[in-house]
Amino acid sequence: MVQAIVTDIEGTTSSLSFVKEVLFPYSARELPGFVRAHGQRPEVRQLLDEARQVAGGALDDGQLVATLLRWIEEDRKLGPLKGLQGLLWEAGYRQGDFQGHVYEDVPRRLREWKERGLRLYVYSSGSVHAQKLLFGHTRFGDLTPLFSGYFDTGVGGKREVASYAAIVKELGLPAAQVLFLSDVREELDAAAAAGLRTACLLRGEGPTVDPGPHPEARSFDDVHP
Ligand SMILES: CSCCC(=O)C(=O)COP(=O)(O)O
Ligand SMILES: [Mg+2]
Repeated sequence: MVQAIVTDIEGTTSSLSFVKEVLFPYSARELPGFVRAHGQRPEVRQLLDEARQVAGGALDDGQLVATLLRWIEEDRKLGPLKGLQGLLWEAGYRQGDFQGHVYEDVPRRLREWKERGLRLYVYSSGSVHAQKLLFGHTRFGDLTPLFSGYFDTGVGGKREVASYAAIVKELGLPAAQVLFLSDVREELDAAAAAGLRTACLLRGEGPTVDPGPHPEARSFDDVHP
């Protein structure tokens, strides 16, 4: 019945602590130097201009960097910030400063599901570039060949019903044939409201989540598509 699985990253395939204690601090540390060194590159300039617009003012680069650092601290899921973080993390992955964390059940089950003919997708607030970097640099090797596609906030926010409707439209499948995996109740509620099947990952890290009506899974081993 399920033809495709769409998975969240942080708290679902990967630990909260990897994102909050490795990726976010790395991006905060590297951002000022990166803007000084690469701020004139067209794709960087464009993201900085978009961030300036979101900030709503004519900020100079120093003020803008301070705003971006505050957004990182506040874990704001803003497109231009996520785009810049993807570019910052690229150097970290390539230099081997860190690897993308995935729980051990993740590659095992993703491979099994793909072999069974299921199509696999990612939907994260992190940019598509950042998603590919994370799955491309894990201790289990490059997992990107397992995925048929990636979605970020370009399709809409993860707590908005319309985002899941847009994803299933893009997949060309009835919503009821798509399973969404996440650790965040509001994301699962939005996906269910759009007609997707859901499962709530309870990895035992971070605050306790009330899964509400969504089937619970302690790992991908508990997910039975
Ligand atoms: C793509 S890895 C970095 C994840 C990230 O930046 C983030 O904000 C986590 O968002 P998610 O939607 O995966 O919870
Ligand atoms: Mg999550």
